[in-house]
Amino acid sequence: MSTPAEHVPGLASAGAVAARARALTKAYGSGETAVLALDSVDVDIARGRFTAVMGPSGSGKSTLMHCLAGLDTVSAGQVWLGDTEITGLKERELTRLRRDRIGFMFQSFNLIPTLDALENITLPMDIAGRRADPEWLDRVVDTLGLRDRLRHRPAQLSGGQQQRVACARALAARPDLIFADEPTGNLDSRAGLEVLGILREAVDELGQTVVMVTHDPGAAAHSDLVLFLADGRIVDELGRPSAEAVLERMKRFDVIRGPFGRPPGPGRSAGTGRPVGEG
Ligand SMILES: Nc1ncnc2c1ncn2[C@@H]1O[C@H](COP(=O)(O)OP(=O)(O)OP(=O)(O)O)[C@@H](O)[C@H]1O
Repeated sequence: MSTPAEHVPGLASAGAVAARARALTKAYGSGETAVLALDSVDVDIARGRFTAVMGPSGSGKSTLMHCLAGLDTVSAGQVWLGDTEITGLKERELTRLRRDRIGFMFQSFNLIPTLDALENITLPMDIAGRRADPEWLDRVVDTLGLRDRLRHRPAQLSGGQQQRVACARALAARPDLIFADEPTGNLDSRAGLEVLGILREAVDELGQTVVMVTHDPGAAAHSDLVLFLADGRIVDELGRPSAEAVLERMKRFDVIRGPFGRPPGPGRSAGTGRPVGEG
C-alpha cells in the first residue's frame, strides 16, 4: 500500500514539467482481442532532463511515447505538453503544436526519399515557415558528421547516416521536447555514442528535454532518469543510472514481477536479450 509520503515512480517531486499524463489508458482492438497497451499511467517528464523509458517488448513504451507526443489518441485519461492539454485538441491544433514544440527521432527514420539530407533536416522548419539558426545547424551537422553528405538522398546514405540525418532533423529546430524511439538501434557503437552524446549535450547545454525509448542499458546510462514499464504500467524508476544498475533492475523484473501484481503474460520477454551497448 502506498502512503502519501511515498514517492511514486514516474512522478516529479519538484520542478517544471515538459509533458504530463494522468490515468493515461490506451487499448487497441476490442472484445477478446483487445490489448491494454497502457493501463492508467501517471507520469511527469521533467523539463531540461534526459529521461529513458525501458521495459520488456510489448510493455507499452512506444505507445506511451506516441500518446505523450500527441501522435496517437488515448482511450482514457489526459495528456499535457507544457501547460497545454493535448487530449481533446483538434487535429490541426495538435499538428501545429507538434510541429512547433516537438522533435521526433524514430528507428524507421521517416526521411523523405526525394529530398536530400539537408532538405530533410530543415523540412519541419520549412513547413513551419521558420529559418534555422545557421550556427546551431552547422554545429549539429558537424557533430553528426554529415557535412559531406548534405546533398545525398536517403537511398545514397548508409543506415547509420540516415539515422544521423533523422537526429539532426529532430535537433535542428531546437524543440522543447525531443522524443527518440530507439535512436541508436540501427547504429554501430561509435555512431550510437555520438547520437547519445548529442542528445546529452542538447539537454546539458541547451536545456532541451529528451525522452528516449531504448532496450539498451548502455544507452539508458546516458539519461538522468530511467522509467521502467511493465504490462502498460510504470513500475519503477532509476536516477543517475549506470548500465550495470539498469541491467540489474531489468533482470529483477524478470524474476519478481509479483510486487507489480501480474506475472509475465504469454510470449512476453524481459527485453534484456541485447548486450550492454558500451562498457
Ligand atoms: N496498432 C496496434 N494495434 C494493436 N495492438 C497494438 C498496436 N500497437 C501496439 N499494440 C500492442 O500494444 C502493446 C504495447 O505495444 P508497444 O509497441 O507500445 O510496446 P513496446 O514496449 O514499445 O514494445 P517493443 O519494445 O517491442 O517495441 C503490445 O502488446 C502491442 O502488441
